[in-house]
Amino acid sequence: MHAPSSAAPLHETLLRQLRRAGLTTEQPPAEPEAWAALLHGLSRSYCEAEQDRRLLERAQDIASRELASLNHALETSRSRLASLLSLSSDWLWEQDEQGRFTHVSIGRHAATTLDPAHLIGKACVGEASIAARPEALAEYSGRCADRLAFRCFTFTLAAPEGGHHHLRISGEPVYSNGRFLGYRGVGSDVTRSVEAEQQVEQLARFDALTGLPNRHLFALELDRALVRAHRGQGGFAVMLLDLDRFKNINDHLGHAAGDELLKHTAGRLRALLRDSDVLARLGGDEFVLLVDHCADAVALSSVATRALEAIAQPLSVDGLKLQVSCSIGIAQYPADGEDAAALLKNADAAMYLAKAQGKNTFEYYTAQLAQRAAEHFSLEGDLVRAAGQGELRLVYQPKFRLADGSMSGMEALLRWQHPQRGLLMPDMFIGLAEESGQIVPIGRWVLQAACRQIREWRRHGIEVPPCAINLSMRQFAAATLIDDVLGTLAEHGLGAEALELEITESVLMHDPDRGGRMLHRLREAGVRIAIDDFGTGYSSLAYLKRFPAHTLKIDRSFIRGLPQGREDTAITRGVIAMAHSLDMRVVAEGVESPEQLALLYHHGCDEAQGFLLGRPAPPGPLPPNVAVGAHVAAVFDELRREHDV
Ligand SMILES: Nc1nc2c(ncn2[C@@H]2O[C@H](COP(=O)(O)O[C@H]3[C@@H](O)[C@H](n4cnc5c(=O)[nH]c(N)nc54)O[C@@H]3COP(=O)(O)O)[C@@H](O)[C@H]2O)c(=O)[nH]1
Repeated sequence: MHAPSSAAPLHETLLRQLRRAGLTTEQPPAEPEAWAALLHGLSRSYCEAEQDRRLLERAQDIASRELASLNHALETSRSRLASLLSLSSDWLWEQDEQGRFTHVSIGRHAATTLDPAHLIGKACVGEASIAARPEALAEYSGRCADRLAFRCFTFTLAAPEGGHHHLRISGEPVYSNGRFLGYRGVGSDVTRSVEAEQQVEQLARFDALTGLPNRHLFALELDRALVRAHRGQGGFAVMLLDLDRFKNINDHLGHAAGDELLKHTAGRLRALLRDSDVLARLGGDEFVLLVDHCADAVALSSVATRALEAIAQPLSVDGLKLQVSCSIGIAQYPADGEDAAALLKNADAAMYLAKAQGKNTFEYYTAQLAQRAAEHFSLEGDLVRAAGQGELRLVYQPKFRLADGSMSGMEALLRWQHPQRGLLMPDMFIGLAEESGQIVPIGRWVLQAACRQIREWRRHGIEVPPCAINLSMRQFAAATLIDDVLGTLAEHGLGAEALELEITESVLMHDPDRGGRMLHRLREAGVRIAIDDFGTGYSSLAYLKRFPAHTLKIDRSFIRGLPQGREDTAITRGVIAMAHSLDMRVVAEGVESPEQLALLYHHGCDEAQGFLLGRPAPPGPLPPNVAVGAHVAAVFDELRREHDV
């Protein structure tokens, strides 16, 4: 009997039963009992096989149901993950055992423009396009080396298209069968919040307008310099710089122009610095410079001089040419203060004195200077009461026609008879009055006093020529100027021709459009106008055409150089020719010598004013020309003799 190959298991079962019964396939059982035993054995085997099969089927059934449930759970979890990721603003990532990103999937709602491909293959350490703060990088590297989880590691990825992404990741190590495979975790693009943080930090430490360190950061730098100096690593100095008359520029040209000027100033000062110096803006128009490793006054003076020169360079703001200056106060460590507060206070005192010295200069702090600074403050306080206490006076200086030596006009000049300090000249207090705003009531007092005096002379039957008064920047800017002038003239029964207003070229040039408009209105009202200190304010013929003045006064700094100074002579001649071409009369200020007068006469100057012809004097019962008559007549006689007039 041969069993078919497909029935091999059955055959095995049959063979096993035959063997148990002591039979073979060649020798089947002869007796019916043997057959019955064989069949019984076979049946039992089949039953057992059937049981096994059923057990197996059940096991398979259970296994496949478990598998299906596991599959279902896996699918649910996978789709939950996918849906969470798609809703998420974060991303998932994986790194290999070298720390290189192998997988980055970004949530649909992640606020990023990051292309995940830019990260793939890159490790956070040792990659040129990835940077992080050294402490953060050290901590991340340390935890990765120890196979520890890490949280919120922030790094910056340079994007190939330019710009940066600030990325923050948290991760934990992944193992399989005890083998380290790398890291896996979540991440997010924190560019916006990092940039906002940086901006806040920038604003907290730097001045938004100029980009310079602010007061807070400067204080930290000053503390560091003090620590270094305490350790014996060299002295340093603090220089406080304040722009002169910045308020006027702001008031008259507007804040945008003021801001522009501050930016220029910052740029110019920055260009002077060494790496070890610190320049900061303390606020307004106040800058401070920490000059490190510099105990030498010669070197400090050179820095201060260069700063003055840099600031004094003309600049163009809004199409206007401006020239500004600054005043500088210097305090040195440790001589002038051993802590930050003392150094800043003393530099401030020195700066205040530089202003009082006429501005555009620098001063070192000394104990005497501190005393003078205090005096300056008290002077400012006294000035408020000066007009009310009857301490102000006017003196009058005559002007003469060169053609015939007759008096053409006079100028009222202010003096302050201070109860303790004696007679003070305008240079001592006009700047203060301008800065504090006191110049407006003081200017009204001058107008009243001059008109009262002209009326007084006229009451005595003396016909006086026009009397000039000086207008400062704030007075010229006052909306009430024309009403004030015309009202005061009317109050004293005077016509507009009785007065002349002297307005400096630089006041007009601060806002040439407004300057031109105001001069037109004043001229229409019949008031005479002189442009004072001409030549110092950078105006050109083009500007001059817009200023309809009657008279141009050549600044005395040019007259001082006559007759030897070739440049001053050329400028004086040019100004005379230019003014005449515009039908203006020319007055030379500050004429002190017959030689100057002769040269002016020779070049066709119309009038002269100066100590040679008459000093400013208090008003007497007679006007100034009568008082100085004999002396002036002699000067002009001499002039005529020399020039065969
Ligand atoms: N806003 C106002 N400003 C005023 C007023 N009064 C004066 N001032 C301004 O002060 C400046 C200085 O005035 P002062 O010290 O009086 O000097 C005047 C003359 O004394 C001086 N001068 C005249 N001749 C000579 C001279 O031959 N040599 C010489 N060294 N100085 C001389 O010049 C000043 C007059 O100049 P100016 O006004 O430019 O004609 C003065 O410049 C005014 O700006 C006031 O009331 N309000």
